[in-house]
Amino acid sequence: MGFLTLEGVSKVYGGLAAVRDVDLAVARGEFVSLLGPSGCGKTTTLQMIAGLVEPTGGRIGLDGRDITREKPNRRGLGVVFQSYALFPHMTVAENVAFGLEMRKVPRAERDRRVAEMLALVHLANLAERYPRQLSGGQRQRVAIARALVIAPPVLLLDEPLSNLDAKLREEMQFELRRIQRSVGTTTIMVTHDQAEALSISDRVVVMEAGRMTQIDAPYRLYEQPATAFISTFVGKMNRLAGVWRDGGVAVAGTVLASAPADVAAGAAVTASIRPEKLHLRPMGEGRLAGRVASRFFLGGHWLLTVGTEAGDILVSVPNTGEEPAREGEPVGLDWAPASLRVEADAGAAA
Ligand SMILES: Nc1ncnc2c1ncn2[C@@H]1O[C@H](COP(=O)(O)OP(=O)(O)OP(=O)(O)O)[C@@H](O)[C@H]1O
Repeated sequence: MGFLTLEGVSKVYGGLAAVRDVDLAVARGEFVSLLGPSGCGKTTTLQMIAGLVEPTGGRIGLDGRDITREKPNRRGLGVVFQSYALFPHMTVAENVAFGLEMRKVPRAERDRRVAEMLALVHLANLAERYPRQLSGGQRQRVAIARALVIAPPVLLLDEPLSNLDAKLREEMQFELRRIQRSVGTTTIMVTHDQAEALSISDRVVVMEAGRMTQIDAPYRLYEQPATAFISTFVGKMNRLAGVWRDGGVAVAGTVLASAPADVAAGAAVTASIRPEKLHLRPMGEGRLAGRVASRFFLGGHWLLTVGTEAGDILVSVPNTGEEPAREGEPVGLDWAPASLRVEADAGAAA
C-alpha cells in the first residue's frame, strides 16, 4: 500500500495538460525519482504534492489522509528546490534551526536536533559559518539538513544538485542517498539526469509529455525500457529498422540473430541492443563484419562507432588496458542473440 499516493492526478493550464491522469504509489521510506525531458511535467507533479499547485483533477493521499486540497504548511513536507535560498544573514546552525523555531520546539531539543542533523550531513565543524562562506556542495547539504530537521513525512527535491559541477554532483548523489537511507524519509526527487536517477533511486518514474510512461527499478528500466523514447533517454541504445525473418531481423541485406519475437514474418520491426552487449572481435570473426568509424576513450571504457552493412553501430569496449581497434580498421561484432530485442513497429501486423 502506498504511503504517498497519486490517483488520476492532472493539471491543465489553459488548454494545455501539463500533467495527465497520473497514478503513483510511493512506499514509506522509498526513494523515487521523477525523470524526463524539459517540460514533461515533473516539477508540476512535485508542486502538486507539495501543495504549491492545485490539481485540476484527481486525488493525492498521504498516510491514508486525503491532502489534495490541504494547505502546504499543513502537509508539513520537506522541500528543497534548485535555488535553495538559505537565509544569508543566518549561520548554518541558525538556518537549520529555523523550522524548529517556527514550530516552537524548546531550546534544548532544538539544539540537540540541529547538532544531530549537522553531524549527519558532515557540517558540524561549519555550524557558525554564513552561507557565503560555504562551497556549493556545503550549501546544498545545509538546505537538505534544514528540510530534514523537522522530520517531514516526505522530502521533495527539485533538481537539488543541478547547480553543482560534475564531480561534486556525483559526490552529493552518494551523500544524498546515504543521508536518506540513515533517516529513512520517503523521498521524491525531480531530475532530468538519467544517470543520477538510476544511481540514487529505488524506483524511477519516467514522464513523457505529462504522462508517466514507466515506473520501475533502475535496472529494469534500463534492461526493459517500455517505450522507444526511454530506450534512448536512459543510457545509449542502437536501434535498427528491419524486417522480421524467422529467428532474426533482416536489416539492409544482412540477417541479425535476435531474441525470439511474436511477430509475423515480413513485419516491419525495430531491433535494439545496448552498446555494451556487443563484443568486438577480430576481422572475420563474430556475426557481423564492420569497420571502425570513430573511437572515443572514456576512461572505464571505449566507445566505438562501427560502420556495418546494417548501419552504424555503437559499441562499448571495456578498458582492459589494451587498446581496441583503431579508426579505419576492419573488425567483427558478436552478441548473444537474446540481447538483441525486437519489437514490431506501430501499425505493423503482429
Ligand atoms: N504556471 C504555469 N502556467 C502555464 N503553463 C505552465 C505553468 N507551469 C508549467 N507550465 C507548463 O506545463 C508543462 C510542464 O512544466 P513542468 O515545469 O512541470 O515541466 P518539467 O518537466 O519540470 O520541466 P523542466 O525540467 O524544464 O523544469 C510545460 O509545458 C510548462 O510550460
